[in-house]
Amino acid sequence: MHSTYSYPKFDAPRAPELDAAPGTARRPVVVVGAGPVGLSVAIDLAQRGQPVLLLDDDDTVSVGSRGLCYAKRTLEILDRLGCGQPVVDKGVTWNVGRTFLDTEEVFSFDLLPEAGHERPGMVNLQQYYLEAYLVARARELPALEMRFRHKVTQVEPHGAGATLQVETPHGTFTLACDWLVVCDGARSPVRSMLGLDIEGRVFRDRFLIADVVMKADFPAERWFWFDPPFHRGQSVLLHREADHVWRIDFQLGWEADPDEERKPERVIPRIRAMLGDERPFELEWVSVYTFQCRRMTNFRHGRVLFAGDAAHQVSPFGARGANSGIQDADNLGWKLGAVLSDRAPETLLDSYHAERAFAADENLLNSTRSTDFITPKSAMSKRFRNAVLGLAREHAFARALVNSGRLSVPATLHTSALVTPDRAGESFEGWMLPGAPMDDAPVAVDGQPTWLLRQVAAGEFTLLVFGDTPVTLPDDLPVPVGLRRVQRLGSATAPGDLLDTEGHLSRRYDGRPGTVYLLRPDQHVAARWRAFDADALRAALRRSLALQ
Ligand SMILES: O=C(O)CCc1cccc(O)c1
Repeated sequence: MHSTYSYPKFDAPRAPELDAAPGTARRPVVVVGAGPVGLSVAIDLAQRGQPVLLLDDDDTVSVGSRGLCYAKRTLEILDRLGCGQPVVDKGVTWNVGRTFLDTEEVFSFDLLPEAGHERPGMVNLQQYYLEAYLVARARELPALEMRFRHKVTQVEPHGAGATLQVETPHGTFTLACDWLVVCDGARSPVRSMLGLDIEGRVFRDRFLIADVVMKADFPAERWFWFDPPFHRGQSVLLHREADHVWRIDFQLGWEADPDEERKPERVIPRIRAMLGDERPFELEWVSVYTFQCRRMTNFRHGRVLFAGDAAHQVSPFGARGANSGIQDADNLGWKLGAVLSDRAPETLLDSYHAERAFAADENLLNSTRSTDFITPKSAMSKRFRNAVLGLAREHAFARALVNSGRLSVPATLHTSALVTPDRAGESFEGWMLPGAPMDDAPVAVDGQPTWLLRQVAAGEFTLLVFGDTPVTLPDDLPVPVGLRRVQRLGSATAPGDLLDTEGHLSRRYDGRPGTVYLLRPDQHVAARWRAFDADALRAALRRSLALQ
């Protein structure tokens, strides 16, 4: 098969633990799995100065393009981790999706219908590129040590962490750690070693992924067909990737034979039927998959924490897998960092499970709904689905029911125990309620145009103050808090103030003069008030850190 990508080969030199006295090798944090999620957690912790050891059993990046669509929020997290820009530069930016029934468009959406955001609704990029950019970033961080061809073969958890057996090309060693973060994918060998369950539904359908290389002038949009003439009775999804690679997902049905369907002599005619005989293409990667929608009962088991596909899995439709995994990393990084630096109790990590299981349930619900629409489970569901598709040609109400996958959006953590509800009598317009992931907005700082999220990316709590209202941060806060002031266009600014050049920031946050937002290190709103109150700030911070 043709390949547009040269896979790097990472070195696996002899591990120093092989020559250490038995029982002496110990690390504060070990992360297992150098996929996008493991790399993100490790980078986040290392950016906080926390020493991390990242282990992976392979010596290259993801083989085959696999994960594909990176949502706006994920790009913003990658910005904070220092590698959003190469992803956007190399990837294919898109916002619009179209759904067709047969040959007719029945539904379309725009992921980002408003201006004033740095990042687009979505960027498509082969997973190997994302991993390579994350590895390059990881190498810049002195606190992060990566080890390839290091396979964890045994795990023994205990109150003070876990003890691992690690197999390498040069021998096997024992390693203790205070905290173990498990990001070893959907089949999670570590989860199996610990005998932990993951529960949910297996979907009885099969899909063929064909990544093809071709010169095509289709727009950078998501196109989804129900019952197209070139693949009758099934669905097809088309996405553009980098390097003139196109991802085509063909629904095959449960009866399809995966070994047969993978063969080029089966795949090529399907693609020809879709693209026509005149368009030359080459196959880059072919795979047949089934999927499950399921999650672990608890993402925290003492000092062992699960993230990404190891903890929860959804169907590819909606692109909620990799995105939610990177959002897990975003949630876990600052919390584990706070515990490791003795600024928060270990119980803060219970909120990692609570918040990310809440997000996983939202993803599971959306994923299950779209999967049920794409692959109806009963004659009745199929009749409903076909009726909706039929009505969608003519009626707007039915178009809204067409579900080929609702694309990934981050969860608003409004039920979280860490979040301080609005005060009675204080009302706000808009979506920036406590628990919400922050909306971006253009600003200028010291005369330079920049973005709000870039200004609150230092990995600490920030107090955003609108207008000139005087604020003095108390000396006895439990963690450092950055103070940033927002000024409207035409107001005087001091060095470092955020000038709201287009009014988006004040509007999106309903930032009337005197309004104050407490923002978490993962850029979620922790609390907000119409006027600064030092006691309220202290209490909200303590709540965000599980100190009360
Ligand atoms: O557009 C979608 O709903 C998801 C596209 C996607 C994501 C990951 C794998 C894959 O084959 C398709």
